[in-house]
Parts: sequence; C-alpha cells; structure tokens
Amino acid sequence: MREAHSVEQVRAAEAALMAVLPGGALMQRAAAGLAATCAGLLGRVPGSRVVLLVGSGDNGGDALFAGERLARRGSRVDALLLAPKRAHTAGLAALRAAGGRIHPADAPGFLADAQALVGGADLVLDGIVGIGGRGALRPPADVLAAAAARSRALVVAVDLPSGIDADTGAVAAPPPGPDRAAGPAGLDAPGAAPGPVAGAAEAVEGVGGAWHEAPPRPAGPGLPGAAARGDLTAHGTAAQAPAEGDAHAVFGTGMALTAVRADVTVTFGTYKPGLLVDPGAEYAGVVELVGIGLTPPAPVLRAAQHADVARLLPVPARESDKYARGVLGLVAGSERYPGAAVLATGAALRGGAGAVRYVGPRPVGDAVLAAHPEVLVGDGRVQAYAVGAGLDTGSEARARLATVLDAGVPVLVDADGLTLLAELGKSALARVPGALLTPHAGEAVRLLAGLGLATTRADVEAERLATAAELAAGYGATVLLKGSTTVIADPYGETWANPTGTPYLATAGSGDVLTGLAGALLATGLRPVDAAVCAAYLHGLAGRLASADGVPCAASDVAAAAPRAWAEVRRA
Ligand SMILES: NC(=O)C1=CN([C@@H]2O[C@H](COP(=O)(O)OP(=O)(O)OC[C@H]3O[C@@H](n4cnc5c(N)ncnc54)[C@H](O)[C@@H]3O)[C@@H](O)[C@H]2O)[C@@H](O)CC1
Ligand SMILES: Nc1ncnc2c1ncn2[C@@H]1O[C@H](COP(=O)(O)OP(=O)(O)O)[C@@H](O)[C@H]1O
Ligand SMILES: [K+]
Repeated sequence: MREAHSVEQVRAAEAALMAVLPGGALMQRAAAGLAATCAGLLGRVPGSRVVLLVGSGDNGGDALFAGERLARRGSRVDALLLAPKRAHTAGLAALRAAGGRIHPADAPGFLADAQALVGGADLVLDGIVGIGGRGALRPPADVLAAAAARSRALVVAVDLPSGIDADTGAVAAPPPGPDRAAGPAGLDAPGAAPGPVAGAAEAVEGVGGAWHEAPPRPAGPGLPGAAARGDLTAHGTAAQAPAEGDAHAVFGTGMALTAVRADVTVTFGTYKPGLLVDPGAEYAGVVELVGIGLTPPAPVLRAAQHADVARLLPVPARESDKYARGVLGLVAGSERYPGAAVLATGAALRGGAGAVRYVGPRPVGDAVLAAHPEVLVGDGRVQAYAVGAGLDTGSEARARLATVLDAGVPVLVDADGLTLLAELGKSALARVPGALLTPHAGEAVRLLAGLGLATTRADVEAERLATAAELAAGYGATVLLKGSTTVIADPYGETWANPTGTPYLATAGSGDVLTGLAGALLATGLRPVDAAVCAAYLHGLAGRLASADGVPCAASDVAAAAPRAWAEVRRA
C-alpha cells in the first residue's frame, strides 16, 4: 500500500526528526537518494549533462546537494538559480566546490543561456519548489519548465513536480494577462509575488497570449528512459506530452507551463496526496519514494497495490453455497436503456458473488437472460443491491429505488439512481446499512446540489479528494468518485486514490461495468469502502488488459477482462 501524508503532517514529522538529528542530515539523506536515482536514470554518469532548476527553498537545496554528488561522479552540472539571493547557501557552496557552474537569474542573458542549457541537457532536476509551493510557477520558472518539456532531457522532479498542489494534485491555471513572459530578474524580482505577473520578455520570442499546446516531448535516445523503470510504481508513464485539450498548462507558443511535467518524481519520506491524484499524478510521471526516516501518523490518503486488493478479495469457503457467497440484486436498465443492465450483469457475474438477481422490466430481463443465462430474474432475497445504471428517472424508477433503500441490505447507488437520490436528499439513505455512491463528476455536482452546495464539474475535477470527502460526510455514505483518477472516501474519513486505469476506460458503459463489479463485491460482504477500492482497482486493471497495445476496447471487453485482472492481482 502506498500512503500519502499532507504537507502539515510531513512538516510535523520532519520537525520531530530534525530535533534529534544533526543539522542538515535530512537534506543529505534526501539528496543521496535523489542523486542515486538520477545516476541510475543516466546510466553513465561521467560526461553527462545535468541542469538544476533551483528555487528559493529547501527543495532547491536538495537539488544543489544532489548536483554536488553527480558532479563529484563526473557529470557536468549547471545550476540555474531562479532566486539568486535566496538560494540555499550551503548547497551552493557544496556544488561550487564540486566544480558545478552557477547561473544566477539576474545575470545578463540568463534566460537565453538557461534555455540553451536545458535544451542540451541529459537530465533536468526540478528543484524549483516542493511542499512549500503555492500556485502556478512564476517567471522565469514557467518558461524553463516549458523548455524542459520540449527538451530531450529526462525531467526528474525533486519531492514533487513544481507547480502542483502537494495536498490536492491541483495544477493552477496561469494568472490572467497576455504578457506572461519571464522577467530577467527571476524569483527575487519585485514582480515575483503570486498572482498576475507582467514582465518584459528577455530572449522569449513569440509570446502572444494565444493558447497553444506545448510540443510533444521527444524520447531521449541513448538514455535509459523512465519507461524502462516500471519497477518504481504501477502508476504513471514516461516522457509525457501535455494531454490533448490540456487547459491548465501552456501559454504563449508553448513557451511557459504552470507546472513542471516530470518523467520521474523522487519523493521524500512519504507520498504526497498530489502525487496520487490527477492532474498532479499525471505531471509526476513515475514516482519513487526515498526513505529519510520519517515516522508520520495515519495517512490522509492511501493507494492500494496488488497485494492489498488480493487480501480483500473474497474466496469461497470449502462448503460455501451460492447463497453463502452472496447474492447481488441488480436494479438497472429500462426499456430506454436496456444495455446498462446487460453490461452491469456481465460484470457482476465476474465479481465474486454466488448469484446475480436481475430486478426490472420484463423486456430488459429477457435481454439480460439472453446475454447471461446464469442470471436469476425477478424479486427474491439478496445480500446487497446495486441500483441506478440505465434506470431512468420516471415513476417506476422512483418506486424501485424506494424499495431497495428500504430493504435493510447494503446498497450501491449509481447513475440515474444518483439523480433521484440528489432530489430525495440524504435522509433517503437513513435505513441503508452501508451505502456506496459511485458518481462521475457531473453526478457529484447533482449530489452536492442535493446538500445545498452549488459547484461545477470543473471544480469537482480540480478538487476530487475534497469533493469525495464532502459527499461522504454529507450523505453518510461511502463515495467512489469516478474520473481519470478515481477517488474513494468513506464517512469516517478513510480516503483512497485508485492507481490503476487507462483513458480507454472513457467509453460508454464502462461505469455500468464498475457498478456490477462493486455491487457483487458488496454482496459478498465486503465493507463498502473495501468493495469500492477492490472494484475500482480491478476495473482499472481490466481496462488496461482490454486495451493492451493501445487497442480501444468496448465496455463489454472490460467486463470480459475482469477475470484476468482478478488473476493478476491474485498472483501477487
Ligand atoms: N524540511 C525537511 O526536513 C526536509 C525538506 N526537504 C525539502 O524541502 C522542501 C520544502 O522546502 P521549503 O519549506 O523551503 O519550501 P520549498 O523549497 O518547497 O519552497 C519555498 C519557496 O518557494 C517559493 N515559492 C512558492 N511558490 C512558488 C511558485 N509558485 N513559484 C516560484 N516560487 C515559489 C517561496 O517563496 C519559498 O521561498 C521539500 O519539498 C523537500 O524537497 C528535504 O530536504 C528533506 C528534508
Ligand atoms: N480519462 C480517464 N482515465 C481513466 N479512467 C477514466 C477516464 N475517463 C473515465 N474513466 C473511467 O471510466 C468509467 C466511466 O464511467 P461513467 O462516467 O459512469 O460512464 P458510463 O456512464 O458511460 O458508464 C469510470 O470508471 C471512470 O473512472
Ligand atoms: K520540485
């Protein structure tokens, strides 16, 4: 399991450790781990060209000390001091002593030189800001972040990619104003306060205020790319280019970025939530954890790995019968949307329950039976219900939902069921012993409205963890918020980020498959939060298996791949 701690928790744990260690010891531990990872990525250290982006805090100090270690092993190291007056003094001295070259942002011609150095580097270390960062990157860091993204260099973020919010994974939009080019004096300059920055461009051409995508990052030939280091984590990809339609990143002619896009992030002591939740998770690339001896308290966020899911998945006892394994009642589909019932049933049959009982309109039941002859059709005893996929919102749907919420068993509510629930309000769940709500961002907006809170899809997507926690507390239910990172929150404060998945899951009906899997797991007796964690994980893995080699898949392919996902998890 990967555990993430808030900035506040990390600061407290660091303070406790620093009180009993000699000064600078923690930073040396961090720098040693960082340098070792960089050396591994470079393959051959002597003669390699390493550029350090150095900000004003200890994050820059880590970069400088790691640079010192690489310089001593034969790298040519150039440190770009974005805040020359406030750069880490001891780190600077150490790098100088090891033969590193220092380039302060207030030197004439800095930006042109800096861009050329970044363009020619094998590896760029992002030590602009770490957990002390606030808001979007400021000039000239934003311009150098874009130069790094364009270059062939591997970009390694120190602790976290500069510009992402450590606690949420949010990436700030650029401040308004067409003239967002770097001022020559760097982060020490008077204009370096957060917020809109207007500055004259030095050596920055073509900054016109029009929004463009940054060019894709070419892979660095001759370098062992991050893709070869799939051992680091299950999440993230190497050499990422800004995604299609990436609204929060690029301005000018690909000249500036609000956050660094890293191939690899070396994080210290513990994961930060922003490394596990998009968009931050995407910016972080492959994340490697370097231990520095912290003993933080209970995490604010967890991400399961194969073994965690394997431990939770139900295994039938020797003398189990189908009822003992659990029966799921599936209240889904309508004459308008029969497919949702067929898809959810197909997945539910692969979710570990002993039986799936379909409850709904006769013609839909016939379609479900035709596709899945193992299904029971009609009312009967069940251990959990899943309600809502393709249900419609008419009077018949309302009556079915009311019956299910009154049945005294755990209930998963999805899709149209959530629309109805938002109208009914949280009191509708009063008699449900364990509710699991599975909204996407649009449904989350409706559910929040049901609590009297107005918000937008974009806000939900920018604040996934807070939204899931708010809904969980408001409805007294476990909430699985779907999206590029699916997050799960239970009403007692337990929060998870799902590390599996692929954008190929953004296909019609894939949510119905998730409903089937999660509903079946709920029927086997798992706690709602465990059912949600396992279902999201299996669903994401099944999506990857079904779309292997970049071949698009249909939602039914995802359901069909669920047994292989299950097997892969079990093998761990
Ligand atoms: N505290 C510790 O014991 C350890 C801390 N370590 C490192 O120290 C980092 C935290 O250091 P700090 O607390 O000094 O803070 P940071 O180095 O993360 O950043 C603080 C500085 O960045 C500036 N800044 C904030 N937002 C900015 C933005 N958007 N654009 C440009 N500049 C911005 C601030 O003005 C401030 O000077 C960690 O992330 C980690 O890398 C490691 O050395 C391990 C030990
Ligand atoms: N960009 C993405 N990356 C990864 N997973 C995604 C992405 N977009 C959607 N998904 C996943 O696909 C599923 C879509 O579910 P949903 O929105 O309910 O679709 P539908 O209503 O068509 O079934 C969810 O599990 C969601 O997490
Ligand atoms: K950083």
